[in-house]
Amino acid sequence: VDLSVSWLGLAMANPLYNASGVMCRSVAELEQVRTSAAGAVITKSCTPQPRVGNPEPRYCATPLGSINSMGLPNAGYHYYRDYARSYPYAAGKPLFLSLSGMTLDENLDMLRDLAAAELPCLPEVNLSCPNLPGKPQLGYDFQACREALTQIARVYPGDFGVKLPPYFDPVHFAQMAEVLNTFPTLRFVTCINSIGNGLVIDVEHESVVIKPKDGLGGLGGSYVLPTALANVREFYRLLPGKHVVGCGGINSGREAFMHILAGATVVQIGTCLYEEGEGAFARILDELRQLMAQKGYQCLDDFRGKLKTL
Ligand SMILES: O=C(O)c1[nH]c(=O)[nH]c(=O)c1I
Repeated sequence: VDLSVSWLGLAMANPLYNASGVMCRSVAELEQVRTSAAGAVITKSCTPQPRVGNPEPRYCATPLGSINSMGLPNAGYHYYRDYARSYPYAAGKPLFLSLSGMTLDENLDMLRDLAAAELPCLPEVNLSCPNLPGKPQLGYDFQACREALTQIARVYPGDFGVKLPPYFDPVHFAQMAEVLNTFPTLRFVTCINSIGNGLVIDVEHESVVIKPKDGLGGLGGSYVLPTALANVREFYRLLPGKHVVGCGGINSGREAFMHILAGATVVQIGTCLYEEGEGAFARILDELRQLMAQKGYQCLDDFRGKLKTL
């Protein structure tokens, strides 16, 4: 069974890597992913300056997934750019740099610098952080996205991608796709970011479980799988020639298979990686291989995007 993926001029041994935000804030964590069975690496979304993020507790796992309101804690853009400068690209695992400026100008400043650095890493521009008090998710404002992407494509000549929030309405899928299809160098969309502003309650303590925003946070894990799959499949249909990166609810080879069947080129692991550690990559890859062998598939292209309808 062949799990290799070639896309955007990249060759990956397998379709699995971390979701931005998990096991990727420090060089030590990034190296844990890079030296694991993962096929690629992505950094924590960054801002020009380092950020401490929201007060703790700001993450909590539950039997069905996770809730987080980290608040964009990161070591600052230059820390990740320097990692990208020394990154061993020849070893064959691509590096993606996640950028999440607090303003469009912050994103443009980071992208201008990244363009000038002429590094092989690819930017994933985060349009969907749900945990910055007082800041709406850009991905839900279609006109603002159009304006931002127009300037981003102007300052960054290379291929780039965006991290999208989940959408829940066919009209919104269509409206966002119309914006995204305007930009030929926008080559991939990562669906989905966490489902924003959920509330997890601890019955014993009659309390919320995270401190920021009186307990509101982004949901991940099994909670979000059907929504993630819907976003992958809809954007796979609506963005001809672009790639969809699947993210949300992947705990085993079965969910990885679902995301790829729905159209994902590659897939990211968030909550499961946070909870299990980097061993999750090898386990999930083995499960995916076994599932493919049982079904008689030799490679990912044998089933990618071939979800049947009734
Ligand atoms: O709170 C965070 O740091 C965070 N948390 C998320 O669930 N998604 C994001 O894009 C971000 I930037």
